[in-house]
Amino acid sequence: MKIAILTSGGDSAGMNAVVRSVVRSGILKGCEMWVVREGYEGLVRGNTQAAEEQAELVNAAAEAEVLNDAANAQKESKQAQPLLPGRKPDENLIHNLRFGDGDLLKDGTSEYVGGRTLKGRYIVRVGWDDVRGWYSQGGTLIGTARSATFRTHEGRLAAAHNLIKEGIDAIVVCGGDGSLTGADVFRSEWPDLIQELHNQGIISDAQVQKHSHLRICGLVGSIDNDMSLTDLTIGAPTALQRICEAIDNINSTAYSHSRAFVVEVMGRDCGWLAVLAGVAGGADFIFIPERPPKANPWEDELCAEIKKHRSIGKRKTIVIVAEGAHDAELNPIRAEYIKEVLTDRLGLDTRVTTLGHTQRGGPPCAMDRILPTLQGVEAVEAILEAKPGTPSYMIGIQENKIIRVPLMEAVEKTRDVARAVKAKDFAKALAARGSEFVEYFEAFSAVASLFDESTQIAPELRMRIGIVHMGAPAGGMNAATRALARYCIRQGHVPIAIHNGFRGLLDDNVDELSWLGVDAWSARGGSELGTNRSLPSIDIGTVASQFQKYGLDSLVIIGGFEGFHALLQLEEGRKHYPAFHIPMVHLPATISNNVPMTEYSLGSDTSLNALTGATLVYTPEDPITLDMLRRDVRFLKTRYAYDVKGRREGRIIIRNEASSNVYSTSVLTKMFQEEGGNLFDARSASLGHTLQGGVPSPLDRARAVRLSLQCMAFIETHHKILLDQGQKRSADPETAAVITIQSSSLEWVPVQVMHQHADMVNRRGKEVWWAGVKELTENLGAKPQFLGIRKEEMKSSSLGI
Ligand SMILES: Nc1ncnc2c1ncn2[C@@H]1O[C@H](COP(=O)(O)OP(=O)(O)OP(=O)(O)O)[C@@H](O)[C@H]1O
Ligand SMILES: O=P(O)(O)OC[C@H]1O[C@](O)(CO)[C@@H](O)[C@@H]1O
Ligand SMILES: [Mg+2]
Repeated sequence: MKIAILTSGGDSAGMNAVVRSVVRSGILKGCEMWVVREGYEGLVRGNTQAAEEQAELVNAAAEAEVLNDAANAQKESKQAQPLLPGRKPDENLIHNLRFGDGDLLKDGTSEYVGGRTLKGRYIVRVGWDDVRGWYSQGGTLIGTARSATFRTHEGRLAAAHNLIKEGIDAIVVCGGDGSLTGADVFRSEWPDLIQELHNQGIISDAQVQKHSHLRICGLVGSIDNDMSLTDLTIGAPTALQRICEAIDNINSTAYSHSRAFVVEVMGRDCGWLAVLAGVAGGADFIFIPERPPKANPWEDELCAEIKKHRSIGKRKTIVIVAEGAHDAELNPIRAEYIKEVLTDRLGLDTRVTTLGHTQRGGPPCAMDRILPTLQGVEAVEAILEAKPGTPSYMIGIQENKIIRVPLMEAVEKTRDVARAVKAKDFAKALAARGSEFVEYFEAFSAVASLFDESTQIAPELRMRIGIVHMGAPAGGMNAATRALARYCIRQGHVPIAIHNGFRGLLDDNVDELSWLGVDAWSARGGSELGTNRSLPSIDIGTVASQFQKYGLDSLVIIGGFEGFHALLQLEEGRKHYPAFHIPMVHLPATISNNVPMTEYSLGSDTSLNALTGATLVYTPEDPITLDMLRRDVRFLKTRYAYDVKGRREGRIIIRNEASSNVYSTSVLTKMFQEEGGNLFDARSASLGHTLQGGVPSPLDRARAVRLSLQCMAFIETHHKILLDQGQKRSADPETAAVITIQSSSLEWVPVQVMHQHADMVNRRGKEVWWAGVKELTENLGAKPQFLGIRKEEMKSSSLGI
């Protein structure tokens, strides 16, 4: 099958990772892969020369060159042994290794007039190495456009003709809501388009027959995160990262001068970036298109909130406005006007910062490399499985699960938002964005707006809530604590900080958190409360009496495996100590992401930003063996031998610190140096504790807030149930639980249940959910294919892959 991929609409970080993943997984499935330059515009323009013939010629030359280079490299290698003992690399892969145009796209020389060029060719065949290293590049190397012509019937007719001319059977479209709407229109019109081309005598009977059904799949690439039925669009996390970096910077200058800043962020019709930036960056007020302020005039609501913040001593004010924000009458709300309001009515020294296109450019963050990689694989599978009767799919993500949803349904649901906004039905518009969006929007209010009598719950329901950090620091711990403290104060609870873990509790290192005191915590790395690995078992009796002394009605533990272990000990301690008969929760936070049963812990996103993209990965779950190393050396030699002669290619090998006691990083480095001979050299770098510190990523900060509020809801519910039991209360095991993300949902797991799934010796879960991701990484690095390992052998444990 011939599959083409295009990127369309505004560019977004991660689009190149999509192209790489789709191209490579297509090749692995035996497909011929093509890219369309300049989005739909390229489809409309097509090729002015017979690309198929040209591609075949180029391919034959490239293949000969590849084999020649490999043979030369083998000769030059100081190793006497043959490069490919026993097995040969996959023939399909060698055939599809490179067509040479990848460099033109990567170097920006596609339209070069003095040499090899892609001028006049918009639909281009590509191979494995043509997309090498693309996942870390910003923007889209194959180009994108907003094509007015494709909106016309004539444009789409030309696009259909060009696809048929090149013999393309399927297209993958990566773009935003507009692009996928276009894809849906194209899909629905396809039978009429080919009929029309046939009636005009432009295509033959055979072509009508062969192309009667267009296979199409959508991937959502847009910084706006405005597509329904997916939690995230590719590029939105990176844009959020840019915004939060800017807000973190603005915060310090605003604080210094006691100023107000109005920050305008992108989002033509969608407030996701503004909401998440508000949650993760710690803003005071936000304006979004889906839900304008309720007050009329809205200026009163803004001023009342900011005035409250200033009245308790807040020195800085951050207001975030989405570019598409408007009031309840749909009149635009502009940053400059907000500045005037803050200046004139509150006397604040106010500045405006418009972030503009800095939000859209630059290299993708870890999530925008991982998500497109996984989704690209899924898109190719969806294309290969498509039948005339099945719907065209859009690939999305729900929590941690890559999902397929009917493209038509996603487009329709997205239109619902626009329709609801137009009808000024803002409750409906907000709801139509999906439950996660609503949750974040509500989380913003819960954490940003200052308490007053009206927000507080009945006195008898109010609690003293202990918050403790456990284990190593992880990004998001402080953001979680800030959210917990602020929510508590808003409800009338008292947030009690336990400093330096359970040891600190024994030492009376305990105090109350204040609303303003935690203001700057979101962006701080490490642990503001202080943390260590001491478990309650150091002195469980005294821990219980300290619970009583400080009148704790509930406890939130934020930490990694130790956090879970501590909660387990406290739950077991309930047999002896009434003080532990309170709701107790664990919010996983660890860069190792080793808490059983959850696919996500706070901090893992932050640390992945320091660490993505590898050719080989060694983990403790699949410990290093000599056979494994022999195979990997063979793979690297073969892979380097097939590189373009004289070109330098770096490859990254990641080794987990616990993947072997014997084959250390230094042993591995020396071994690769020795074995690399003339083909490659090796060096090592140990990231160590840099992964634990640093500024927490916006996704970790935002999730910290969301999960903290879920913890509070859990605690409030169970506290009420326990209160109703009166004096002789006895907490069920379910009231000591861990909040987890499992596939597509948030799940509370009682700590005793989690214990059954835990490997207490190796400090991890018995099952690892990401085993498939490791295999996929190695596949997209072509390890098995270069080793000549067949698909059915890959699962075999004897091969250890
Ligand atoms: N209704 C439609 N019919 C045909 N083509 C469309 C339609 N809507 C959009 N397109 C095509 O998709 C292109 C991109 O759409 P748009 O400019 O809305 O960006 P987008 O895909 O939503 O991305 P982003 O909003 O992230 O920039 C348009 O220029 C047009 O070529
Ligand atoms: O770069 P352009 O074409 O001016 O488009 C800007 C628009 O694109 C987006 O970045 C993505 O849709 C919007 O947020 C913004 O309104
Ligand atoms: Mg859009």
